[in-house]
Amino acid sequence: MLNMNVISSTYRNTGPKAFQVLFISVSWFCTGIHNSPSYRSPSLSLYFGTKTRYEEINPFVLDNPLLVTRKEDILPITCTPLKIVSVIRHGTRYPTSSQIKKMKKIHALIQERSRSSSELVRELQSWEMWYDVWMDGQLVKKGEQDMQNLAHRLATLFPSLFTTERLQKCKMSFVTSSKHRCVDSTKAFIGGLVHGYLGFPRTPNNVLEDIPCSEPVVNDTLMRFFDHCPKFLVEVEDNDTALRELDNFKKSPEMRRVTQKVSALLDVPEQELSADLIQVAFFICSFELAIKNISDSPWCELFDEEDGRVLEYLNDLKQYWKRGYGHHINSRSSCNLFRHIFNHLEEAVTESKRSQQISSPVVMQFGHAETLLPLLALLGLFKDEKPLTADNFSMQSNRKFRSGQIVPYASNLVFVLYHCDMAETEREEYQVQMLLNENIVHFPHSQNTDLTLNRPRSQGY
Ligand SMILES: O=P(O)(O)O[C@H]1[C@H](OP(=O)(O)O)[C@@H](OP(=O)(O)O)[C@H](O)[C@@H](O)[C@H]1OP(=O)(O)O
Repeated sequence: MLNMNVISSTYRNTGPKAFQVLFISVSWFCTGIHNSPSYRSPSLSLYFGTKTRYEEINPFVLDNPLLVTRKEDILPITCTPLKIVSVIRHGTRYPTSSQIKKMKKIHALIQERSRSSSELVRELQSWEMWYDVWMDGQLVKKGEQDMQNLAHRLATLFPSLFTTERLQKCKMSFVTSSKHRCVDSTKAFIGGLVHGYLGFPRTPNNVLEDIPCSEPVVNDTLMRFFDHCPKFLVEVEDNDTALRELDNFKKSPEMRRVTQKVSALLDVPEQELSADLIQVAFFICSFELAIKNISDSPWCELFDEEDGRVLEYLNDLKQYWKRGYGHHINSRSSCNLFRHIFNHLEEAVTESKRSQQISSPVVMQFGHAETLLPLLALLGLFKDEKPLTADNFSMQSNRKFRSGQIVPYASNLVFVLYHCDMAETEREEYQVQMLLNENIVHFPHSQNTDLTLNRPRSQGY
């Protein structure tokens, strides 16, 4: 029996069977920007929130997207990986249609209402509005590359799991949200594994029909659990007051200062520049960088780093209250996914103890930032002492909950179950490692590496 002791109450009501697992606890790697010598982040790109490129938190990817650089940090040499279970956000995408409509509005406003003859305004007015509503959040080419490269790196990190034999014997499972960006991300990930890492020749139309079980399986109950949780829908999604802090921050002195600066730069009346239009101008800067690698878009010229920090907080308030610690039900709604992950791990321990083949050693699941953030909150990760509110921006400059550092495009939460032959105690025979964005994390509630669950079966939540 795989038992996991979790000290925190976070898990009390999650309902998974008792687990006893020793988590290899390695102190949290700084998720700040690694000082890769060849990379200087464009000044605003640290503040793009959930529109952040994966490269901002792992700049080594810019140097060589296929290079696994921290193998020695990640793998305990005396233990053998038995199973990997992952939750992966889709790769880089187009703006959603709702954002594109706002983009068109701010661009038209500048073209029609700006009274300035500055070089910047002329550049913005002549800038081609190339986004269109049909794009609606679809995966872009860069997003496919994000997934292909991630597949290659994870397979390189765990070569004994990602083998040709296991692929051909249907020992790998690929589950996805029904959203096209997730389905396409899954297919790109499989392609990166099959053609990139394992070296299968590409078929003329580049489909995977000759690879058994390589078709993504759509499961929204797991990957879009928030759509299937009545309590979440009532208390958050359909509750106009649920994002009150976000709404209040849009009217805050901090946002007012940003609006005044943009109004002066554009020479457009301040009252015509809503917080949403200011935010979408900032998002255009982010999408031009993420999708086209343009780091000097005129849209970025509208903002400085102080503005970036304010606009990052605006996005983080949305994620905190809609997907994170803001409302209890946010994390609770991910319990089924949490239980699904640990049932997979427990199944593998049971199979291993019976000297059976591990039935599904590779489980890759593709979702959204809103799939990952509630799950990370359930795990107690990135929790600040004080909630993020409209009136405490100045106190939260060093907060842990920074969505761009946690769930950028292609972000990935990976659980790896190991069997440790040299274990001195039964507790150490089976160990689980948790990685976020290819860095090891430890459970914040555990003061040590041992976790034993001492509670009756689930009381439900
Ligand atoms: O502000 P937009 O429309 O971009 O918000 C999107 C979500 O994007 P995010 O806020 O995460 O940057 C999108 O999440 P993603 O992980 O799929 O990119 C989500 O699926 C989409 O529904 C929009 O979220 P919302 O909560 O419905 O505004």
